[in-house]
Amino acid sequence: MADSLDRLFAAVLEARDRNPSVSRTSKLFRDGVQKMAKKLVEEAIEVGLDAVQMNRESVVLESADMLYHLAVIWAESGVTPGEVMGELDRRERTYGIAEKLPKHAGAAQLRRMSQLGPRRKAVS
Ligand SMILES: N=c1c2ncn([C@@H]3O[C@H](COP(=O)(O)OP(=O)(O)OP(=O)(O)O)[C@@H](O)[C@H]3O)c2ncn1[C@@H]1O[C@H](COP(=O)(O)O)[C@@H](O)[C@H]1O
Repeated sequence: MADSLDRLFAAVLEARDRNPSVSRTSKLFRDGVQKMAKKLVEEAIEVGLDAVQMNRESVVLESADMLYHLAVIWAESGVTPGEVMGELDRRERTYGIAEKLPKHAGAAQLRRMSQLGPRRKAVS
């Protein structure tokens, strides 16, 4: 998945400066972050609705659209897929530690063990 996202992100960056009349990606960059955010939210809603309707095939298609629009938002925000993957890795390590703690462990102990910042939730 990380490789696919990296390639998608690179394609988005490459399309950014194309002619907006031939590239919808370029047009999205021209339209700005509010339009990008609107598209991302629309796709997320579509994924959720398709899941509720148990339309498995549409969940796949709309998820791919959502990831594309997420890649656009990352590019606009100066965020790289590597940073997001790094955060996923960090959480994997953190929650791996949290899972090994006794259930009655307090929040302070969880924070110490997981090295999370004070405003981060260690477990939900
Ligand atoms: N991966 C994608 C990709 N995924 C989804 N989409 C577009 O996002 C749309 C989904 O959003 P919507 O459902 O809102 O689209 P819509 O119904 O046409 O709505 P409007 O945007 O017209 O309002 C799809 O119809 C696709 O056109 C993508 N458009 C481009 N890419 C990749 O982005 C790169 C640059 O492509 P260009 O934008 O063509 O330069 C290429 O590598 C492409 O493969």
